[in-house]
This record gives sequence, structure tokens and C-alpha cells, in this order.
Amino acid sequence: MASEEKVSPHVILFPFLAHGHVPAFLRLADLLRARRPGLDVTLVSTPRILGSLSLPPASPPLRLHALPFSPADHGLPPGAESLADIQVHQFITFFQASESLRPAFEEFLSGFGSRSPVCIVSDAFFGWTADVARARGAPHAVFLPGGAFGNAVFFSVWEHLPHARTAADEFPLPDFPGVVLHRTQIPRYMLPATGADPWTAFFRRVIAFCRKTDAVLVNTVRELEPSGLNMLRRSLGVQPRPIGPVLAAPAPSDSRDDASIFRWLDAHPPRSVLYISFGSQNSISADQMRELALALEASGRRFLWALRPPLGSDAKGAFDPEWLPAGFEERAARASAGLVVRGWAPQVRVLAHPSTGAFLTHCGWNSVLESLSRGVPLLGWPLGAEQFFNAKLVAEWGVCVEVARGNLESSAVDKEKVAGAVRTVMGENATGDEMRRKAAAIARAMAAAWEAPGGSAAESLEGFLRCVEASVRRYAPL
Ligand SMILES: O=c1ccn([C@@H]2O[C@H](COP(=O)(O)OP(=O)(O)O[C@H]3O[C@H](CO)[C@@H](O)[C@H](O)[C@H]3O)[C@@H](O)[C@H]2O)c(=O)[nH]1
Repeated sequence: MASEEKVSPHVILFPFLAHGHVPAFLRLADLLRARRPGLDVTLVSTPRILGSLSLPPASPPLRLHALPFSPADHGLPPGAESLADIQVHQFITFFQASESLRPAFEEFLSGFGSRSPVCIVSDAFFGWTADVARARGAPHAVFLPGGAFGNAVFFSVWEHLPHARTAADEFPLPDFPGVVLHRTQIPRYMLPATGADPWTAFFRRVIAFCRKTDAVLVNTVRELEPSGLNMLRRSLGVQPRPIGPVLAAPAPSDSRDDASIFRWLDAHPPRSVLYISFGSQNSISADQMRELALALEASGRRFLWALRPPLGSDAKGAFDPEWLPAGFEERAARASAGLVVRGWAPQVRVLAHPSTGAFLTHCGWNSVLESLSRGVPLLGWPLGAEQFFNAKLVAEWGVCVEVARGNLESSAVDKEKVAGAVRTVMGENATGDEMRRKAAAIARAMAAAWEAPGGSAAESLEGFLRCVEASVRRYAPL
């Protein structure tokens, strides 16, 4: 290179093919470019995912690079380029299929030539990019869109199989004995895992790659998760850099459906609406949906429910009236007691609306951060992945009441328990007041993390950028 001082990295961001991951990487692109104007950043994904992004005008525009992906070659539905497009039982096939992107990713990188300074920031699920980076002598980082405690526990649970033989309902984690889990907090695909199954093989590869990377960025706040960060450091052998909250930008508000949602919210008093969503890729069963509907009626509280098709039904299929109790939507509409949104809701803006008083969530980490950053307390109903551990954490923070667990038919939902919890969290009572007070304090801590100077997220990201700049100056292509 002509002048070492002039070298600046070209950062490649490679999120996993899922809605819970792509927006956080997009936001990371904004944060990087805001700190280093003119920095080249390329977001790599599949054609359909890139085509679905609505990017605000920016100068220079964010670069996008599409990798060809053919889900049908792996026995997946044609066009299924995101976890949101498939059923939970197909996830493992999708994870394995995602590894077929490697040759196209390598070819993309080879297009940079032998002397371009490139830093790769990948999703943990694309941890194999650590090997690709190493082969080029380029720095590599993993960005975890989830939290520190949730990820550390998730990794530990994969490393201490099998759980099918765990005799006690409760058991401590061997590497973190202070963390005690209940069998119902083990995701259903993990319970039968032995170590020789494809799920375990995939996630153990993920963990091994996370131990090879140069840096781990995590979507959490240093002041909120000191012990989770410590656990993650012990698990991965590198000091994770907390750069959160990395919050998805609100989606553009151009749809007529969205306008009617906000008109409806505008018509109700502050903090009077319970928002309900189970994220972008999970669902509860039809039986559980009906029970939840009855619980909402019994609670007497107003609700806005982003309703995805139930577990096991075709995610793209038509809405089936059997999913809800007879007359439920009509009764809710007549009394202005509730609104069912069939499909996607503008969640970030719903949570920011003053009428929203609480969020019944599966505890996906984006949902947790989006809610608490607005001071909105939670009702937890974790369904899979690390959601059970996120729910445990936020319950310990005093901002979540867990009302149910799991999405199997056998995971019973107690209508009275759900209704009672909704009344408590949304009510003018000591518990509800305390939860709102704690959620507001967390919102302030999240805002402070990005407030310059000295905000912990801003400081962590700056430290990361300096390390990347130092390593690309030493960049020695093979
Ligand atoms: O109707 C909807 C439903 C979801 N969302 C958005 O979709 C995202 C959902 O993300 P999250 O709450 O994290 O849930 P998942 O989509 O389930 O996320 C996956 O990725 C997360 C981050 O790694 C993990 O914490 C979860 O366990 C994993 O399932 C959020 O930004 C929501 O705002 C909407 O805008 N509208």
C-alpha cells in the first residue's frame, strides 16, 4: 500500500438470514458510518433479503452484495431465504443450507484483490467466515444481536448435553453453577439432543467459530449486564464489547394498515394497551392462541395483537377463523377493547406510542430491547432459542412477569394466570408501578450508553474501530 496512514478498512457485514438479525446489522452499519464518515461498508445477504430492505437515502449509499442462494436445492421451499419463511422443524435444514453460501462469499472477497484491507463482521451463525478471514489475514469479528447472558447460557446448554436424562426438574449449569435452569427452559429441539445430532453439530460449530474470532460485539449494555458479559468472556475466551442497545430503525410508515393501527392507538389513554407479538419466526399453537384470547377478554384490558399463523400451519396460508374463539374479534372491535393485526405490525413505533402500557413477548432480544428502551414493562412467554434465558434475566431485573413457556400443545396456558398477570403489570398497583419505574430506569441506562462522551456503547464501538484500523494497517495478504 502506498501510505500506511491512509489505509482504512472496508467493513463487510454479514447477518444471518433472519428478521431478528438483519435490522441490527443494518443499524450497526449506520453506527459505523456515523463514526467514520466515508467508511466503506458492504452488507452481504441473499437477493430476496436485500431486495426487501427499505434503506433511507445516504451518501455514500450503503453497498449491498447479493450471494446466490437456492433453498430448493436443500429441500426447502423455493424462495425461503429467511427463517420467517419456514416452519420451526425446518430450521436445522435451513441452518445447514446457509453454510452452502461459503464458496460465493469467498469468491466475493477474492474480488477485493490481494491488497484491499477488509474486516469481516459476521453473525455467529456465519462463524465459518472466521476461517475465511484468517485465510486472507484479515480481521474478523462476530456481532451477536442477542444479549450476553442469553448467549452465554445458550452456548453452555449446547455444551452440556444431554438434557433428556436430567433427572431433576431444576439443574445448575456446570460452568456457571449460580445459574439454575428448569427443564421447561430447554428449547424443545435441545431436549432430545445427544451431541451426535445435526442441531448440536451446527451449534457446536458456531461456538467453536466464536472462539476463533478476533472480537465479539454484543448487543447489550455494559451497565445492565456486567455478569452476563463476564460469563460470555469465560465462555468464549475474549472480552466481549457491549455496543448496545443496537435498535432497529422504525420501519417507514407508508401503509394504510399502519395508519389505522395508529389511529386506533391514538384513540386510547396513555399506557392502556397491551401489545402482543411473538416475533418474526415463532408462533404458539392454535389451542394456546384461543386460550390467550380468552385470557385477554378475562383481563378486561385493551390489547393490540400482531397475530402470526399458529405453530404447524402454513405461514403464508389464509387466516383461519378457527385460530381464535368464535366472535372474539367482533366482540373486541365492538367494545374497542382490542385490535388483531393479521401479520406484521410496526412494532418499534407501536412500542414508542404513549398508549402502549405493556408488551406480551416471546422475549426475542430485539423485542426486549425495543420495549425496555421505551420504558415499557414485559409479560414473558419464551418459545425457543435463548428466549427462556432472556426471560429469566428480565424477570430478575424486575421488569417482566413470565406467564407461560414453550409452544408445544402440551405446554398448557393457564388463562387465569395470564389474565391476572396482565391486570397486575398494567394496573395502578405497587407491582405495576415498580415495574414501570424499573423499566424507565433501564430506558435511561440504554440512552446513556450512546450519549457521548463516555457512553459505554459509544466507547466500546470506538475501541473496536481503533483495533480494526490498527490491524488493517498491518494487513499482510497471503
Ligand atoms: O409483527 C412484527 C413482529 C416482529 N417485528 C420486529 O421483528 C424483530 C423480532 O426480533 P426478536 O424480538 O429478537 O425476535 P425473533 O425474530 O424471534 O429473533 C431471533 O433473533 C433474536 C436476536 O438474536 C433472538 O433473541 C431470538 O431468540 C430469535 O428468535 C423485532 O425487531 C420486531 O420489532 C415487527 O416489526 N413486527
